[in-house]
Amino acid sequence: MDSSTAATDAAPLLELDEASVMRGGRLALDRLSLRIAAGEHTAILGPNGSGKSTLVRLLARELYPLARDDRRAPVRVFGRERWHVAELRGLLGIVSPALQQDFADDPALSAGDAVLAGFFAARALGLDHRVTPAMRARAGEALAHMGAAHLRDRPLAALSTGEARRVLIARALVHRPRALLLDEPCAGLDLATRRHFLESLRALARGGTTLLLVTHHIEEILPEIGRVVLLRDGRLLREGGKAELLAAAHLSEAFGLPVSVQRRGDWYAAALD
Ligand SMILES: Nc1ncnc2c1ncn2[C@@H]1O[C@H](COP(=O)(O)OP(=O)(O)OP(=O)(O)O)[C@@H](O)[C@H]1O
Repeated sequence: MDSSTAATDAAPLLELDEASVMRGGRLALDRLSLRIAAGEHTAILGPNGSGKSTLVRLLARELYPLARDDRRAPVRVFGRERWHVAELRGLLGIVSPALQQDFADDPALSAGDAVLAGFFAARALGLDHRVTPAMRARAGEALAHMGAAHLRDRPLAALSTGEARRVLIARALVHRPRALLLDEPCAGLDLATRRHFLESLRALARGGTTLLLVTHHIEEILPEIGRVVLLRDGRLLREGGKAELLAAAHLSEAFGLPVSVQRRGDWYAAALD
């Protein structure tokens, strides 16, 4: 193991130190400080417009933080201030509705090729991409892991929302990332599909992939997730253990309406009072 790998191993998954992001002339993230340890499955929860997608895009390097006066790095992922998008994929896989949208209009791309193209950080396979048998095997494993092996030869653009999301998670998994950041992973899924999908995510969490789940639905917070971060207006409202944070008072404060919370086994549900 070289010294940079050792440093990465010991570092927290994510450190935000007063990170601010401007969008459309206003602060979409406002001096957000947050530290998530490696291995700590976490849900990032907040109402519409609270800055969740901005945070995802900041980590995907699609948006950049404002420079700080003291020049300290506002964002570190596994201890690194700077990273190439290709390097990041081996540390933190990111699957978002924006990514899914990117794949929606290529009718010729099969699900299997979309997963293989992940090795080259490309959207589709090109003539200069040399796909090895090991890559094919790993892509097959990743698809199987997400219950999507049967979709391999289908056009990605013709899959249902839930099917396409499984394929895109498989694409992120070919890099065996240490963590996976999922932005609204259950959006557009019916009840049964959602439950199956959440069970696949639970298997990933139990297999050692740290999950960061961005959502506005507490029903999607997996039993394996122990920590909750509440955002509001681009700021950190609260963070802490799941049982403490998923209380009516905290959720009512986050969503600005009286909310009641029910616990069913290891799952939670919320309703408006
Ligand atoms: N492209 C944009 N241009 C200008 N402002 C934007 C843009 N995208 C988001 N914003 C603003 O940034 C703030 C945070 O938005 P963001 O999309 O990060 O919230 P969110 O928590 O992901 O919301 P949702 O739950 O609705 O997806 C909001 O005030 C929003 O209006």
